[in-house]
Amino acid sequence: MLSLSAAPTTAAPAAKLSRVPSAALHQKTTSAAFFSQKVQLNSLRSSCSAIKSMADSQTISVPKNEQQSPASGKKQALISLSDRKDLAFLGTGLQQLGYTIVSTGGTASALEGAGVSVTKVEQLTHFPEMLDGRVKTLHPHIHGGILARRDQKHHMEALSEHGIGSFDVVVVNLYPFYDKVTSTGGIEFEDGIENIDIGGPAMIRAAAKNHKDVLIVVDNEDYLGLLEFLKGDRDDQQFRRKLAWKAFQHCASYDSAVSEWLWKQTMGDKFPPSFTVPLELKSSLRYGENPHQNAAFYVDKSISEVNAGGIATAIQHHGKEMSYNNYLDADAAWNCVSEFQNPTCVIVKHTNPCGVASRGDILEAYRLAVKGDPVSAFGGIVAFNIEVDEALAKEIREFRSPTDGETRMFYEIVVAPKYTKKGLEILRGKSKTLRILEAKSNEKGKLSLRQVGGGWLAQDSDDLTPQDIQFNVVSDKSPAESELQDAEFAWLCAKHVKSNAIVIAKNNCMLGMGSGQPNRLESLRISMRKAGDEVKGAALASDAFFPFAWNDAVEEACEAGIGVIAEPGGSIRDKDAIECCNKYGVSLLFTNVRHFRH
Ligand SMILES: NC(=O)c1ncn([C@@H]2O[C@H](COP(=O)(O)O)[C@@H](O)[C@H]2O)c1NC=O
Repeated sequence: MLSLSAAPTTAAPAAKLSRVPSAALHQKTTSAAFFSQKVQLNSLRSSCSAIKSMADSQTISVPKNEQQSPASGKKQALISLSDRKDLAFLGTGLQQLGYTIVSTGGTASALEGAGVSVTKVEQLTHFPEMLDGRVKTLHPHIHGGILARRDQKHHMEALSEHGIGSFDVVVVNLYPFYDKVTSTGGIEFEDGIENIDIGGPAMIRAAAKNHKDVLIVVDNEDYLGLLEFLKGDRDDQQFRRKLAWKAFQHCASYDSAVSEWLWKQTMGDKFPPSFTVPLELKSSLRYGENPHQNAAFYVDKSISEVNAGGIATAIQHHGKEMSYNNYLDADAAWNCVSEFQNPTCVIVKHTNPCGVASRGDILEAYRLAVKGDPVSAFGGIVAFNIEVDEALAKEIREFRSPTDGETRMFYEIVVAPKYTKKGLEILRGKSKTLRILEAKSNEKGKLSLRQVGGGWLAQDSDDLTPQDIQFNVVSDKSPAESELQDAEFAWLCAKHVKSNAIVIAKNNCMLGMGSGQPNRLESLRISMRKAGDEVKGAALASDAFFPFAWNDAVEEACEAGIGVIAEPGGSIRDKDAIECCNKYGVSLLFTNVRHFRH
């Protein structure tokens, strides 16, 4: 038998108001005028005796209703939290300000443990928490106290008639649904359902609707701001509205995670008839692509992105704040380098890889990646798929531009999965501005979203690697094993180059690339110019088929001495490409896979 009794009235220790309130709500709020109407609840006081209710096979005795009457002049705060971080700070602060605190089971126990006096919800509702917690606060004694308009006489009379006291402050956060359904190993469907909070959102929405009279807090970062506001002597509707906005946002994100999870459990595919992507402001940016454009960076909070890797969740260890273009470039570099199995360095400029090299010795890979196009690499983003240790950090710090042999290479960003302590220290010493990012791998199988005027395009991320693809020989000549490896390496690089993409590579090193040209021939010429004499015997990858062969890209590549060409095939002039390669003794591989990057 569970016996509930009135909360103790132990004096609470002094609260220290020392934390900083969240940025979103940080403003000078000097006032706290409360408009609780004074309504008589005499009938309540006289009639409420302990009652007994059955719930979940347990008998529960509920003591006399102790809900505050507005007439008592005592203000009430309702607290129901799953995440109890800073609860003691909040509870003691409210208690010191003279609030009566009403709370649900676990929260009430935690408050009592912190020496804060609590009235349990059951003492107001005369019902035990029931149905395994599915029903705790869903009761007119709670919702009436939240939703009543203080400026409506008949609302306050109704409260009085039914013995309901009003709430001035509601502090709620929800069952940790995201964490549960994304926990390692996942959870059973039934457990997922039980982790959907119902009573919490109902209270949050009710309080947010009635924010004119009720302060609603859903984020522990706002506890200090709340207490400061309550200590003030003037009301501030803007402060209240900001809290209400945050509350509705909190519920919207929560609901979208639940609906996305439910869709995945039920339908399994990625393209529901409608969906919401909850975004959270990570930082405001100095400007966008250009200084006249305002910009901000948002992190995807949707269930599929929780614990996800990628640039959005990268830790910045050092350097100037990330800019809009930095995010795009770092993303491109990280996505590209993460695809390679062997120790690899990728250098990106304007979202295109300008240097890529894989080697057993990462120092050598780094030097080769720079040498691939030192002019472009200067001021670029350098990405590694292995830890940056002391030796590598020194090499990054000291390496001089191959263009003049003197100027030390300058970079905007270094991104890697890990850094040794010494490696990090050395990189920090390279320059004050160098941004040092530590990123986790992107998960495969994600939905990729992109905005167009008036809508969004959704597609699977392009997860195919050369290992997933057949490189079919369609020429008379078959490539040597090393040529096939070169073709695969060039293919993987080309996947990360903007279309039209041509990459020339040899011995796990990109020698030249042509990107973003509106015709493939031009991309080919740029890539060949960059590769110079090294084009001879190298592999060439094209992200899409060649529309023409003779007197066009295929023949120019063959004439320059390319050893092997990999392309998707599928042109109505494929025959020309094959005959051309046969004429020049070049191996031609068709992949049947295209890697457009627009
Ligand atoms: N069912 C209800 O009436 C209900 N009322 C509040 N909650 C949630 O219960 C949690 C706190 O519960 P407790 O204090 O018992 O640990 C909060 O996250 C709150 O959002 C509820 N739980 C789920 O719906």
